[in-house]
Amino acid sequence: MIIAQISIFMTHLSNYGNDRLGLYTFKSLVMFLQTWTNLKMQTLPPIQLAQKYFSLFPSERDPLWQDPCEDKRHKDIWSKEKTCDRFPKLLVIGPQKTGTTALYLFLGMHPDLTSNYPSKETFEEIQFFNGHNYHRGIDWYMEYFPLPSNTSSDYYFEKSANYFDSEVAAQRAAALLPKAKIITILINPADRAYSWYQHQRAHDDPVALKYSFRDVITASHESPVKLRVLQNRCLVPGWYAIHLERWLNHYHSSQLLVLDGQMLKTEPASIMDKIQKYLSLVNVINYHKILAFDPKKGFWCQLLEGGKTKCLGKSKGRRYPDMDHESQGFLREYYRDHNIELSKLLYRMGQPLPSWLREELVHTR
Ligand SMILES: Nc1ncnc2c1ncn2[C@@H]1O[C@H](COP(=O)(O)OS(=O)(=O)O)[C@@H](OP(=O)(O)O)[C@H]1O
Repeated sequence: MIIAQISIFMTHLSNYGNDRLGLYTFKSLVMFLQTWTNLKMQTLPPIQLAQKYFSLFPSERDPLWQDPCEDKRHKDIWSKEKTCDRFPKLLVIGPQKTGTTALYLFLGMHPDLTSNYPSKETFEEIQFFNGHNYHRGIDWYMEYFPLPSNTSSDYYFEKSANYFDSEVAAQRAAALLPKAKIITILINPADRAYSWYQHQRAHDDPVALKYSFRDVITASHESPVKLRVLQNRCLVPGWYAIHLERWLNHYHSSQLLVLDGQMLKTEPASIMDKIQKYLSLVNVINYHKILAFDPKKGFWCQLLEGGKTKCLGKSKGRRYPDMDHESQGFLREYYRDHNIELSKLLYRMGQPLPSWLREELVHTR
């Protein structure tokens, strides 16, 4: 009787580097099987073996990087230079267009916090957990953070604005960084969608240039596929409760801080106070003294010596016409249930409702 057609034995040879007993045991096991069973043992060169393996077990193609410091045995076989202190303890997950770059800048001004090095492709964002970079492994990720030293602060953080609505980021982040704190910023999802559409136009997205905002948000099943794809990318990140639930499936609610993006625009210093408290930072910085409102930019900026300000670039805080009334009405209706769900969720989490959400809820009555 054939019980299993194929069994694959794999050894992590590198783990047995100085362990002759490991090799001896494995060799003896093979000899035992060859002598006492009629199993046909075969092998292939590593790449072909991997291809065979993944064709048999396609679900295992995707790795899930675990926290290497969770298990002492893993930690012990890690090289001395590698330490889990080189991973971030704080993730700013987005969503896009909610003020994540401003928050990233403000956090970086704090002496206890250290951001990642910039990426050549994606600038200040590493975008590790959401896409193809994940397959580059944890050493690749770690290289984005300085080697911790006793003199520097070791509270590393990164922000990648599309972690928020990614199907996979929450699970992956929780596997590697189970103790991390997570910050999300929420603005009215209608404004977020409009800002995102303007962002796409500014980046010469041909579909966004071809169709008006109203065309995008009201596209139907009969609309061209590329328009519907753009519509999804524009509207789906605004289903806040659904995305937040995904993060809550992997992190305890005390690990998640939801910030009011409207307040980040108007009173960033009080938002920064809230964050400093939440992270229990040793040094408490008065952001009222290091941020200043720049009337020309229309936003809060970093205050430099001599009273000058350093603001974010042109692509943050763009100027564009207000959203038309029909689109406003359409989106209010579109996001109504999502916003109601969000208010219930925030209540459950014990977090205050952002001002824009309270206003939206008044309209649902
Ligand atoms: N201090 C300050 N300076 C400039 N911009 C600010 C600031 N605070 C919040 N905002 C709002 O941030 C919006 C851009 O959001 P993000 O940085 O998250 O965008 S991105 O996803 O990284 O592209 C950007 O959206 P737009 O106004 O549509 O350009 C701003 O409204």
